[in-house]
Amino acid sequence: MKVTVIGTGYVGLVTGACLSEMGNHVVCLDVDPEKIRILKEGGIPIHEPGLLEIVQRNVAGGRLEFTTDVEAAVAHGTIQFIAVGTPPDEDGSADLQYVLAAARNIGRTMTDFKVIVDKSTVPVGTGDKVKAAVQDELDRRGIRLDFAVASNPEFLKEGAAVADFMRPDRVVVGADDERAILLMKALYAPFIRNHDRMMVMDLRSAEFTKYAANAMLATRISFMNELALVAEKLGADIELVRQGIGSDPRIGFHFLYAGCGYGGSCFPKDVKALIRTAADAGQPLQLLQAVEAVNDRQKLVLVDKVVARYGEQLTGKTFAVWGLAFKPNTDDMRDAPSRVVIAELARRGAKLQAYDPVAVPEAQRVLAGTPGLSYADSARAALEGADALIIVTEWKEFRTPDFEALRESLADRTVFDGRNLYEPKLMRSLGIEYHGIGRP
Ligand SMILES: NC(=O)c1ccc[n+]([C@@H]2O[C@H](COP(=O)([O-])OP(=O)(O)OC[C@H]3O[C@@H](n4cnc5c(N)ncnc54)[C@H](O)[C@@H]3O)[C@@H](O)[C@H]2O)c1
Ligand SMILES: O=c1ccn([C@@H]2O[C@H](COP(=O)(O)OP(=O)(O)O[C@H]3O[C@H](CO)[C@@H](O)[C@H](O)[C@H]3O)[C@@H](O)[C@H]2O)c(=O)[nH]1
Repeated sequence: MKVTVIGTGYVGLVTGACLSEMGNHVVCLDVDPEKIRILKEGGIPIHEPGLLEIVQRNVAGGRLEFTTDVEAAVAHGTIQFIAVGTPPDEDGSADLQYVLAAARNIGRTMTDFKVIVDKSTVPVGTGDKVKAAVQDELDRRGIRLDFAVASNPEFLKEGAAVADFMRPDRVVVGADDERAILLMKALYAPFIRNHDRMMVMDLRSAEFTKYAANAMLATRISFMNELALVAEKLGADIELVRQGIGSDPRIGFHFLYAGCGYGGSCFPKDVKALIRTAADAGQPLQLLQAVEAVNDRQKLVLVDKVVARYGEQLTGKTFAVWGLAFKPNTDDMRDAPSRVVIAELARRGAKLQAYDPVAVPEAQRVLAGTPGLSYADSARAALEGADALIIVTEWKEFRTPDFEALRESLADRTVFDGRNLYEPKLMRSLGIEYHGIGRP
């Protein structure tokens, strides 16, 4: 099939690459000429395991193309995916300017039937706004053309995006147009082994499903983070509690890890947006407001532990920081807990020696000007001359360090672990003072 993907961020690029891998002819459009330049030269502008190979293979096979030319891109696909950003507006609601600009571009230039598919995470009712924007452009041109609008929210996780897209738990399609539903079913057939995984529903329910999924996952994390704080007071171990409750299939093991808060480009903004949508609808979400407040607090939990150990003023102290990205296997720093931890410790006068396997260039961009912050080339180098270690992201290479070398490098032989990577008893037996999250 001929497909156009508008936006070559995480979602657009993964969508375009995976659809071309299944034999579709995909044209990806972006307004950012720098991104398109990188893609045309055979690179990708993000770090995502396995993606570069797929992009290169399909570009070479002529199934995947990149352009900044709106007219050519819109002319190409019968299916037009909108996969642009929906960042938070000042009041927390999703800013729809990019989605509606993309919709208008389609309406302004289309010459035949199109199925316009929202893949961006958008509030309930956006499908109607997209329809109206396209129709408005057609009216301005004084022409009548047939089109359908569908919702197809994306559930991929960064760092595992290719696998998530290629083997989705489910594909949600919201549409009331039979042609759109049939085309989407055909497009996704190669990705789903089991037809139960294709869920067709009305547009509003599909839009709501995406927010409900992220809100539920964020709620589980904040719930565990709050329990972890109580566990510390009671002398219980949140890791054992996690195993104890996760083994109940009604609860399950996923997304129950306590830590230094959730970050990334989705949970924080989508929780905010859903709170806003619900308030505007006259049905405030009290639970989700608490989820957000708990997470904001949790991002400071490592700082609280450092302050409890060293005092409010940290001038003269040096900390190694392992992990900057909001999670492993990505260089994404959007709403990363490391940003809060680093800003707060720097404000208190600490020197920080940070290391991340891939996110250092991105960190240099978003943390530029942070006093006392420097970057190391390796986890080991970050420890040199440090008093203590702070772990913010659970990269695999941090899981089994040379513990003796770690102890000897740190003047105070102290580790603050925001991701509960190590056994507290083991650390103590090695002579390392260890502060985890919710562990005795
Ligand atoms: N990042 C994720 O893991 C993820 C997962 C699921 C859903 N989502 C949702 O998908 C959407 C996109 O997220 P992302 O992380 O890929 O965003 P992003 O910010 O990384 O990328 C968006 C891209 O769209 C481009 N763009 C903006 N306006 C455009 C226009 N009019 N025409 C063409 N290109 C345009 C931008 O230049 C940018 O390259 C968001 O709504 C997000 O919530 C993201
Ligand atoms: O038990 C857990 C699981 C995750 N996290 C944190 O939660 C954040 C988000 O992690 P994850 O969900 O793995 O990454 P994202 O790539 O942001 O993916 C989420 O957001 C996407 C965008 O909407 C959705 O498509 C995905 O389904 C959803 O998992 C990260 O900071 C993690 O460290 C925890 O603290 N504890």
